[in-house]
Amino acid sequence: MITVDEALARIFALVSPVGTEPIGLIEADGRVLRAPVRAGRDQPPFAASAMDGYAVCGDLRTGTVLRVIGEAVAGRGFAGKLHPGEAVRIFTGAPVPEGADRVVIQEDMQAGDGTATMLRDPSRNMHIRPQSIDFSCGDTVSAPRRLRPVDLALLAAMNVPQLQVSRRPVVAFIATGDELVMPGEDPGAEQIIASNIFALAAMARAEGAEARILPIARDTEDRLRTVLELAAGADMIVTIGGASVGDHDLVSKVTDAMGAERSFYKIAMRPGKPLMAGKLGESLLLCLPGNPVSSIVCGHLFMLPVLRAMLGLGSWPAPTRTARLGCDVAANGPRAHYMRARLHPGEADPQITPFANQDSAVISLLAEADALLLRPAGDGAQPKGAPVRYIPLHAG
Ligand SMILES: Nc1nc2c(c(=O)[nH]1)N[C@H]1C(S)=C(S)[C@@H](COP(=O)(O)OP(=O)(O)OC[C@H]3O[C@@H](n4cnc5c(N)ncnc54)[C@H](O)[C@@H]3O)O[C@H]1N2
Ligand code: MOO
Repeated sequence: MITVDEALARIFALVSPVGTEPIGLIEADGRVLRAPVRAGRDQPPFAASAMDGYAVCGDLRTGTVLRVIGEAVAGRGFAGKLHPGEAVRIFTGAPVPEGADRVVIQEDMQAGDGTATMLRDPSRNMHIRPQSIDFSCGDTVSAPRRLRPVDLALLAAMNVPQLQVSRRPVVAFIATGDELVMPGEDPGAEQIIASNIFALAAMARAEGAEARILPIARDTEDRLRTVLELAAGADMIVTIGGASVGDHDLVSKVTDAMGAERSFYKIAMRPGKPLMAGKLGESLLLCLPGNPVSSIVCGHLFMLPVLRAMLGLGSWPAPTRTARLGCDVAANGPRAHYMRARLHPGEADPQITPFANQDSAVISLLAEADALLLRPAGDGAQPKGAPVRYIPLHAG
């Protein structure tokens, strides 16, 4: 059995970034920008007033009376030039007139009939935003990056209405097993409902993929092959179940017969040991174990990093953070253990406490969990308070 890191490295070696497609700014939130974008203008394109008040110049002090010679508003500046002894009424965002060296806020001025009188000595703040204080023509938004709402504002300010982003990788999901029916169907007495496929598809979608849920593949070679053929053309095919060593675990047999190139089978991890990966045609093939928790944990550890790599975000494992153990834990065995756990806010690092029950069939405890506590392979017993790593299960 190989380690999780080795398995990830082998999977990454099979993955290349998908192509790009044009997209309008309004649709671009969460999409991955692949090439840097250059600003075609300065922002602001002129020195702009930061306040409502009066544009002035020269030496001024309390009691100075200025002649108001015009007005500058946002979108329509004052065309002339300002001289000492004069003021231009100005509003926030308006171009600062030629000759002006400061803006005095209107609270510090007494407006008269065509005049403005200084009520106090000018402040140190000029209230002028220099041209390009935000960005200059030629400045770039770096890539690759997943676009956040604020990036869209920045790109809009740069006057970039359309972008090239990674197309959505297509992920085909196949649940396997005679015991499964879809939610809403009428299960037989010995059947259960296909569940994990919905979590995995939702995780893939949230990451930016297009998720396709294919019909459940019954436990015959023909049926599995037929459904796998439906997945042709997907960037990634994720099968669920049938990955172990039982007589009805057909995934490796059928994919081998279809010409799949297997990269590895079995990882020294818990849950998720019987994971298999390779290529089937042009598609990355990720064969997850059927136990709901095992498959979803593998989704966090393998499927999501693969999707990020496909989106052009680089080849990185699932991000981990530090916490302190909320209880003593026993020594771990030879497989890395990803334990469902609850987080409690702490003074610096949060506290993390694994659930007593770690059965990989118990999905309700995964739904209760905030994090996967990482117990490295062969790690000794650890006392309460010891620093540990974990994978967060929710954003934030
Ligand atoms: N002799 C051995 N038996 C098993 C081993 C082993 O090493 N030797 N490994 C165990 C481990 S660990 C796991 S994990 C499972 C993985 O088995 P499969 O990938 O073959 O999965 P199935 O047998 O098809 O299903 C396991 C379990 O999960 C349920 N299931 C399957 N698909 C779904 C689904 N889409 N939604 C909800 N539940 C699903 C299925 O009914 C089974 O209960 O193998 C162990 N056995
Ligand atoms: O590895 Mo299995 O995924 O423990 O239940």
